[in-house]
Amino acid sequence: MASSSASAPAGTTGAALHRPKRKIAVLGSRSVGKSSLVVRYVEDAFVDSYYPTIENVFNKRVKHRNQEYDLDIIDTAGQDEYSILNSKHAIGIHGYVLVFSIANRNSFDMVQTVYDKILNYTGTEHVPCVIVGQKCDLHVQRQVTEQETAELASQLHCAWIETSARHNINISKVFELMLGETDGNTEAGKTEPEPSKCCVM
Ligand SMILES: Nc1nc2c(ncn2[C@@H]2O[C@H](COP(=O)(O)OP(=O)(O)OP(=O)(O)O)[C@@H](O)[C@H]2O)c(=O)[nH]1
Repeated sequence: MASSSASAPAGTTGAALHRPKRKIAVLGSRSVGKSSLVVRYVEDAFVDSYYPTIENVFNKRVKHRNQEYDLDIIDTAGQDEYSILNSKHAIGIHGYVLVFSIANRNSFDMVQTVYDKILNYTGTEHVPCVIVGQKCDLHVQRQVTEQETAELASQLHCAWIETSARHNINISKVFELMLGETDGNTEAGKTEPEPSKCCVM
């Protein structure tokens, strides 16, 4: 009798075949620490110098609630209110990490702007998101309170957390929350959450 993995491609185990892929886009204003967050998570490193990102995709295999996932994490160039959402960051994405710096009020305001752009682009009423208040080590320069972040998260029906890539605070929790949000997006009777699609107007 043929084994259940007989038709698997060479080098692919049954476990790998059942490992869901999740595409996560990391969005937010310039210099809020998006790359630092991702690099800390994937490579456990921190770089003090600032190199503006064009785009980078990182891969990481993680275990969440006894299930292994292959994460594709898309680190994007910083956005402002005039940026047009790139289709690569809006289509086929399972969840969004929306990053601001707790030391920069404008970057907090951008979270709502970016969220609205995603909804506009995808034509949906909700997308799975985690709002991240980065650079929480900068206590003295704080411009956004935890209370304000909690209120925004409650309005957008998403999770939130404060992190420091510099001091490695709460970094892996961001992606645990993200997987919690994408799992929450799975409709009853479906095994896979729907990634975002483009809305043709
Ligand atoms: N104090 C502090 N500084 C940080 C932290 N994370 C990043 N930085 C610094 O903030 C600057 C910008 O970090 P990046 O990770 O490049 O920011 P980005 O959001 O990817 O920037 P763009 O590519 O322009 O969108 C760098 O100088 C980092 O060293 C943090 O947790 N705490």
